[in-house]
Amino acid sequence: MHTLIETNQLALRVTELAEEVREAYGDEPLTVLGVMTGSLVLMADLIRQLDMPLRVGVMQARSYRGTATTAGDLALNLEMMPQVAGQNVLIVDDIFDTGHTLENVLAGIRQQSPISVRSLVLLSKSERHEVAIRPDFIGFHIPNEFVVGYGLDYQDHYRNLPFVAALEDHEIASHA
Ligand SMILES: O=P(O)(O)OC[C@H]1O[C@H](OP(=O)(O)OP(=O)(O)O)[C@H](O)[C@@H]1O
Ligand code: HPA
Repeated sequence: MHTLIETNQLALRVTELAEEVREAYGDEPLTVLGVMTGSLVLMADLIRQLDMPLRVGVMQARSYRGTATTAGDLALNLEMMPQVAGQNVLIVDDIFDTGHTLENVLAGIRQQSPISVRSLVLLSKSERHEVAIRPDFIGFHIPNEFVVGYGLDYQDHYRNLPFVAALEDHEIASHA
């Protein structure tokens, strides 16, 4: 594995993202919804830097069950989520890769009649996008490598790394 984004770069960029969110919403109340599980670390760092009236919730979206880079069926679970009708909603996820997860999440949230929905991701892999939508806030644009750390996993490992690293091909193959 090789480090792609150091811990201090992550901290600096998350602070900038929080500033961008504050500029977008001002003092308006906001509901931040983290897409579990990958957004866990980003959510913890981001929400502590937001000072508008804030509600925090989570939902689950899972794909990639079989292999590292092939999207499987996407399962959306909105049961843990607070009511978002009449709220400004910010969806937070760790990575926008093909974009199918965020596209599905946005569609699911829009059905709940929020006032507005925006999205924020830490990472975006532009070479892999397969959808027309783009997140409103993006932390880093990264190359087409499989990344782990700061919430991102490979088969549920590595989420605890405090930096973002790319796995080597042989590391992916050895786990498969
Ligand atoms: O843009 P896409 O190609 O759809 O990929 C991005 C999604 O894939 C990962 O979730 P995963 O399904 O691995 O679940 P996890 O958050 O529990 O790791 C990641 O956390 C994003 O939600
Ligand atoms: O590069 C990635 N790493 C971890 N999870 C992911 N889900 C989509 N892309 C990735």
